[in-house]
Amino acid sequence: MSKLRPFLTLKESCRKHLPATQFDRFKFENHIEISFNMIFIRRLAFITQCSNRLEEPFLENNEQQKEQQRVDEVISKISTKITSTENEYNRAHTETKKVQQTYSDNTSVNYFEVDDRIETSAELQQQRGLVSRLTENESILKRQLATMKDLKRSPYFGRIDIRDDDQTQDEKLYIGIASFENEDGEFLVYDWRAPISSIYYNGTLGKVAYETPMGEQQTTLTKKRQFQIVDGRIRNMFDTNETVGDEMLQTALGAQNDEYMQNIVATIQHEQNDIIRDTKSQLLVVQGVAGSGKTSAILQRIAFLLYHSRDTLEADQIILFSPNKLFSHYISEVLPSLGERNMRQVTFDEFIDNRLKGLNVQSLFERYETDGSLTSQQKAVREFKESADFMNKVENYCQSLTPSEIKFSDIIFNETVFFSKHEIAQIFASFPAAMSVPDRFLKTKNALIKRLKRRIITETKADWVNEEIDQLSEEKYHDLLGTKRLRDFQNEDDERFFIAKKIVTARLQVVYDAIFNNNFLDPYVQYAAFLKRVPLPADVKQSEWQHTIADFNQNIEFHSIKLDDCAPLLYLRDYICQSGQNNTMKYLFVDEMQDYSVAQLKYLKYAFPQTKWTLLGDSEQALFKDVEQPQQILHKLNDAFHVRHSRLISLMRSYRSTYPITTFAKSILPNGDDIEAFNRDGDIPELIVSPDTDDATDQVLKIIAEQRQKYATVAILTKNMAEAKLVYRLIHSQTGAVLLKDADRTLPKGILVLPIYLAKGLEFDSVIAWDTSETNYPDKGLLGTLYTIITRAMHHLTLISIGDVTPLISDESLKNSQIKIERTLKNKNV
Ligand SMILES: Nc1ncnc2c1ncn2[C@@H]1O[C@H](COP(=O)(O)OP(=O)(O)OP(=O)(O)O)[C@@H](O)[C@H]1O
Repeated sequence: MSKLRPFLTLKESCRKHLPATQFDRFKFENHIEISFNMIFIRRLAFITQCSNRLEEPFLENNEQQKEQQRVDEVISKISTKITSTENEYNRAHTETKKVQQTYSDNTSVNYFEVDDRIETSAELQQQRGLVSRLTENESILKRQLATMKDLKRSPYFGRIDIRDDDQTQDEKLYIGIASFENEDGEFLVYDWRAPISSIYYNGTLGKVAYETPMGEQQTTLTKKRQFQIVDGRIRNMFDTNETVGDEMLQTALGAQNDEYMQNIVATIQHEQNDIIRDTKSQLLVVQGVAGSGKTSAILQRIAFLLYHSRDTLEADQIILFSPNKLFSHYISEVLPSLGERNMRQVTFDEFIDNRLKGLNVQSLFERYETDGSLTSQQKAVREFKESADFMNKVENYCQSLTPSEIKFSDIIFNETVFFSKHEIAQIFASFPAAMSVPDRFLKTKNALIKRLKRRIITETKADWVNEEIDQLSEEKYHDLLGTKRLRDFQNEDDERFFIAKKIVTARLQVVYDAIFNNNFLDPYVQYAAFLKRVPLPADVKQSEWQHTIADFNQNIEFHSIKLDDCAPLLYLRDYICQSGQNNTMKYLFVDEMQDYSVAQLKYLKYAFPQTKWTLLGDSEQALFKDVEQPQQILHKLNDAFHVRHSRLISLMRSYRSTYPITTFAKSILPNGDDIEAFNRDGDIPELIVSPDTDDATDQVLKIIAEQRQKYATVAILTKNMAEAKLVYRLIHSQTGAVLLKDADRTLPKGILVLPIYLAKGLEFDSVIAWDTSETNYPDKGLLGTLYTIITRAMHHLTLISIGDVTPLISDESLKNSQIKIERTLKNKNV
């Protein structure tokens, strides 16, 4: 029996809190009447009668039948809604096409008369607006249709029965990837992000609390049931007291690797839920072991934030720094599968390239390729340049600059000096010394623009301008008049002056751009001057530092720059010029934070001053550097960022790999015991020790042949690109393997060869780690690299060692049968 209440009480409404959808807002803002009855609009409650706990098996079957009946009913309602939405979509599509057609007919007309043109352009603008509104309408409908179709296949994955203190009966709520109401406004499915749904992820049976916009609410959780519904049929269902039972996880994790990452809303774990629903922290640091669901958690977090702040947050106000382009592709389907648009995504390299146009910026990957051969002095220099202290020194330097120390550049026009650096320095010096350097710089910029405007006025009288006006075609003349009408001018001189100003302004646009873009400061010379002056830490020798400066100058001459100079140089430039800040971004996410220096993060903090931060990473997966403890990282970041609310969440349970693979991966880490392996069965990893490359190649070919019988993807992971190229050459003709490179954006299935830095954040059914020998992995500087390779494997792992195996794999793990040794030729460790 179910009872329908016409309106939600205040308490219920805040518990269910379903904010207006984009579509509701869209309709409201655009006053468009759309006939069909959208889901999510009304605020009606769905109350069903209590359910009993079932203990007898036959009753369970009976219960499953009842649940299946409900699933059938819900699906039938979803089908009806899909049909009406499809009709609506088709109507919207036809209308958009009609308006687009009229729009393009209009734009093809060529008007010469000024008045006609003005009207046409106003009309066109109106039509353009209409087209964009209709297109938006259409795309929202399309997204909703896609979500409804997903719901039709699997309408929900959870059910909670709750009873508030003032109630005598339980209320059953079903939870799915999106809300769904019937035509009477009953909620048949609750969105997994609704406040009440948090109970499903967090609560154990009994008294539970949940956050709502009106503060914490309490209720009693009397039942938690999980469903696996595939194509409308309940495949599995069971009651549980856990967060989400292991059986569901087993099924989810046992599946084969897909080209795209999947959403995990049906099986989110308690600690992942904390990350997803945190709305208070200014700085949220997630330190999670490999495969613990960091990336998954942040993608669901983004979906949650978009829902939670639907009225104030758009997907393009969220930016995610991702480790490589393949990763961007890999995660690109998660948000759309939850009915949300993707956030902006960028790799750090792309971000820097964009800000240092014209320079060839060393990529992180190029740096990995040379990292193996750094001397201890070079490492000390790098550490210094990448520290928060170095960035603070940049700031202090900028603040202390006197007019004569600022490296101004001439502004050149037509190969002659338009504003000399001497003139610019004089302007700068004319402002009071008590002002900050950035303020004086800004004033200088404004003064230059004023001078330019004066020069434009003077130049209007020049002969070349008069000649140009005389030669103007009628059409060009009208173009220059723009929206002005002839009657707007008092006389002919007035009109001529207007046109002349337009001509001169266009000619001198390059000068304006140079001023606007702060090109009258030479940031490279300024940075080199800073390098000369900066006090050095004790472990950096003067001689090495001089060498670094010379190296920087020489690189600049060849239009290139090393990665560790980018953040401080950009900071110096942008700090002096008060530029480079994006105030529209509200959330910033950094995946694989261990690959970023504090200096780089500090620059990002400067570049996105209004954002809340979520940083996630695994200090154990640091490539080519020593591991740092999570607390150490948080401490460093807190010092560098000065934020009020910071939080560290550690994820210690690893989900990606089978139990034997995670157990082996743990064994190579000093603190590996802290990692908890998810209990999923699988093969013991294999170690094959080969005497030489030929034999290793044969072994790889053999494993590929075996593994391809079972899995769609086998990845051979190497330490660097040189090795990847070698392996590719060795096996390509027999296997058709694909070599992946920096620029690749899609991840094919089949046999893949790639260096580990391109595989960051990714996972593969079966992994072959190439040459894990003592020669190739001699010491702990490469521990993170090896660990990252091993933990990319979901179901099967093979290590090939050419000669003695690396000391990073301890004798103990070899003896404890955590790894199966195939051949032991020449291996003294075994
Ligand atoms: N709660 C969950 N339910 C189902 N699958 C999960 C869950 N958490 C993680 N996974 C799965 O575990 C695998 C690893 O997750 P993810 O890539 O998010 O981990 P990560 O911590 O970012 O890994 P890494 O740092 O090693 O790249 C993925 O296949 C993901 O779908």
